[in-house]
Amino acid sequence: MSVEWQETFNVSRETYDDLTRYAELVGRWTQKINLISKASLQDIWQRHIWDSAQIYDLGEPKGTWLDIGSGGGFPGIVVAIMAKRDNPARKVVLVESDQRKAAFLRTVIRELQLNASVEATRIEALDPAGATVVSARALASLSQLLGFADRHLQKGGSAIFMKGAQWQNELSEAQSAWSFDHQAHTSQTDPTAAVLLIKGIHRA
Ligand SMILES: C[S@@+](CC[C@H](N)C(=O)[O-])C[C@H]1O[C@@H](n2cnc3c(N)ncnc32)[C@H](O)[C@@H]1O
Repeated sequence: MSVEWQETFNVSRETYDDLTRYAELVGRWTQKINLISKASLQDIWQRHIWDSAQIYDLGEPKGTWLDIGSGGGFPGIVVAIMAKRDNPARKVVLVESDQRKAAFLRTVIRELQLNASVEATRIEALDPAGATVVSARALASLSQLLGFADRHLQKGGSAIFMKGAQWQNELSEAQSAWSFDHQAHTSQTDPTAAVLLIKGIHRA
């Protein structure tokens, strides 16, 4: 893969090599299980890796980062790879209910020696995690995600949700059930999409 991505992410050679190795593993396993669509494999750096990397600096640098519905590891594995040298104490917990995807995530963690672990269960079954950051991409409506974040974030923690073109509608709907502070960052990979940074969640 071209070195221009290393410059886009402003990461070390070692981190870039880990991202490259991860992209290779996703490509290999996607032949067997549906980690990402085969059509998006050729765009994996833009559609998945860069899309995930853009949220890395939004989360508090301490404590547990809980990524829900991680699938093939977006954004959670990318966050763990970026933290490996930048912030080795950062722990990432990936929640994925599909056992085959969970097995893939464990393989990546082992091969790249990441400070991360997998909970192969539904998020609804997980005890409160006391996380400082909760993230999710392509999992559920914003209202549902706020319920998960409310349960699993510690006081003062942040939720980072990656939303598509309908994000403003989802925000309006969520505001009828929940009270929270938010910042909407236009996605670096899709001008119609947004990264929502949310704090102070409680029921309206
Ligand atoms: C559409 S995929 C998105 C995967 C990844 N976040 C991404 O953006 O590429 C949703 C993933 O969430 C998992 N999932 C769905 N409901 C879940 C739940 N309640 N708890 C944990 N994982 C769940 C599915 O197995 C699937 O891998």
